Amino acid sequence: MTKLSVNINKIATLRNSRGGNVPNLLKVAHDIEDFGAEGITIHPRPDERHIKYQDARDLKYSVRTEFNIEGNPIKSFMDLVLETKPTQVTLVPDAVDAITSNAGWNTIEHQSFLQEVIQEFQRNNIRTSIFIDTDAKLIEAAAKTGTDRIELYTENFASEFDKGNKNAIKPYTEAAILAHKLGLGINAGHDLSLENIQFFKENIPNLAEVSIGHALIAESLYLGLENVVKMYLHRLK
Ligand SMILES: CC(=O)[C@@H](O)[C@H](O)COP(=O)(O)O
Ligand SMILES: NCC(=O)COP(=O)(O)O
Repeated sequence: MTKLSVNINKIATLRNSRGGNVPNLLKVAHDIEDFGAEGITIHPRPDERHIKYQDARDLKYSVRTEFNIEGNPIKSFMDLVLETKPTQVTLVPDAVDAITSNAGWNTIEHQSFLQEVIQEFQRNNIRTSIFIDTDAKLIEAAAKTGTDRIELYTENFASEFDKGNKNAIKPYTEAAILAHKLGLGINAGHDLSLENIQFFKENIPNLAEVSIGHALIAESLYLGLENVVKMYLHRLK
């Protein structure tokens, strides 16, 4: 079974645009869980342009499913995660000024750094995941860091699928097979949508979790949040 973790960054973007508390992030997260999602994901960025560090502290007490916090393990992020103790931390090597996450880890170059931070999180009973591309050597190096899981960075798959290139799934299938052999759990995310999720799920063995935000919130403008969450759950069965 593949769990759906809904990324609520865009709800915070909308809220922040007026400076008040509409929409209420905690209520939306609560409702998303009631609609059947098995997790809530946030990606607090250092400039707090959407999720604020305080949101992570507040959500810690209200999320009833799996709580996943994503980000680059700079000191302030590490402190926040160690304070809030989510179910999972997903490490993403994003630059401060990146519009969105745009690359996976070079797990060869950063192996000992990743090993250190992963140990720190695991000592605190926080499951770890590393955002990564499909290259076999990077996945082998990820296994050496001791991480529990990897998150396959699916932007390339999504954009190729959109152009009709279904072969773009191949490196992801191979990466998932290798990761499973190496004992790694497999997550995936970035630009997954109602259009591509079923094909992705059908071709990725042992897919534990997908985190989806941008498309899911955009689709909800037309179809409604409850419907959309249920449509994803149906496609992930
Ligand atoms: C880690 C990842 O894949 C991202 O998709 C991210 O969580 C989205 O962040 P933004 O909402 O800031 O684009
Ligand atoms: N880890 C990926 C994520 O949380 C959501 O990415 P996106 O659906 O907003 O591209």
